[in-house]
Amino acid sequence: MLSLAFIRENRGVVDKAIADKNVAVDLDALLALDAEVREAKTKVDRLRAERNAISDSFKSADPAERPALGAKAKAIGAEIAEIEGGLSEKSDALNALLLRLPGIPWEGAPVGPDENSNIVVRQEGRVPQFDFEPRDHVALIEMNDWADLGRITQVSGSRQYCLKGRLALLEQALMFWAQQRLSAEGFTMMTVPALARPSAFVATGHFPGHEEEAYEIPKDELYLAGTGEIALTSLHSGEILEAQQLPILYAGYSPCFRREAGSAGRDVRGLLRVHQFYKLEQYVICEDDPEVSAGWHAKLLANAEMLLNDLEIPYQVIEASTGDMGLGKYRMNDIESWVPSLNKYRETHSCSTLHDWQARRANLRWRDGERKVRFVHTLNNTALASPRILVPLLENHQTADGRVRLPKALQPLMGGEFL
Ligand SMILES: Nc1ncnc2c1ncn2[C@@H]1O[C@H](COS(=O)(=O)NC(=O)[C@@H](N)CO)[C@@H](O)[C@H]1O
Repeated sequence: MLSLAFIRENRGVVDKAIADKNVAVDLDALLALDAEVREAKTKVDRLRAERNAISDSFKSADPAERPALGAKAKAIGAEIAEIEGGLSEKSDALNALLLRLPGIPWEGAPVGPDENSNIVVRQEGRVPQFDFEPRDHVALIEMNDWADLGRITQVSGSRQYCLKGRLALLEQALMFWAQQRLSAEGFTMMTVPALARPSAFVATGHFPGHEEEAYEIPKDELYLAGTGEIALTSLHSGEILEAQQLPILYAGYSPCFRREAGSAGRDVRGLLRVHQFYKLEQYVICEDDPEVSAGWHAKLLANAEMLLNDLEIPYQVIEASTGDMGLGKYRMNDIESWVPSLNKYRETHSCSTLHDWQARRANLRWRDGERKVRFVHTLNNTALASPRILVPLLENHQTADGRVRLPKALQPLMGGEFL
């Protein structure tokens, strides 16, 4: 969310962001509503002052004039009530439009309507050259009985799975290993709920707009979150954080639920795109200094690269375009991991800085050194999301006979060289 003051003073910048992020928001209507609301508030203030002046003069007035004064005060009260009646409706309409406004993207973001304008920043690790026909992760799983990808669908529907045996253990070991690594980087480990109120989805920017992607629990007015970011963004809503509390660094572990409503037919085979998965989320709340949050953006990205390097998974870093980064983002870098069976890189991590766009929606504030209360900056990045990360992990480290050689970092955890 942008402040009205910023919008009024930077109309051109906001127009450009609307165009570059490929969103449809009627800024003229928003500003017209803003003017109406401000005019109505000014009028109510003036009327209130007038009525106060009358009630002040009432005591010293000539008794004969009091009825007229009383009637005038009453009439003013009625006029105030009428204006305020319309005012709440106009304010709601104005707020609904404000929630649709994009955050201003950083000047280095490639301008374009979608992921086709994304840029590959750099590639890391060596893509494996197999001297045999590599298997895809489903074949490896079936050979080793590492999951149920079939029977479970009669229980839970499509895009569901049960990990089994050593692969189920590997997922737990992976998450624990990543949690320990992030703790060593100063992040506080948190388990966070997936159940959340609609207001938490508004705070992150998932609502309005992406309601279709979330499972709804109507009896309880709750939704299931698709990322731990949702609970973590609203955890401190309404608080005024002290400077010494910042930066807040969370490693949030949660189950994630996504309807994948718009993904029919995509990635239907295996573990790349499922309805329920587990993610360790890196989350940062820091002071609203662009240089400070840019530093945390780089750190969040480096943490994810550190994990991928230790998992010996080749990857590339992507600079997201204005159209692909999403409504509230200032900057987004995705990391795509190499998937041999697809002969391409596929997204496994997404690192975002949102400046104060979420903070304004979540009412997340802090008190600076001069005791001034300001909105914070928020950032998030995937640390690990499973089972998607298992796809490049299994496929890149497979052997000709269908085994999987574990990266050195995981061998102690899994008690051997092979899965
Ligand atoms: N349907 C899905 N199935 C499996 N993994 C998924 C699915 N949707 C997302 N993921 C994983 O979760 C990661 C983060 O998802 S994201 O929407 O891109 N970004 C976020 O959720 C941010 N909060 C950063 O984690 C993705 O990069 C991917 O690895």
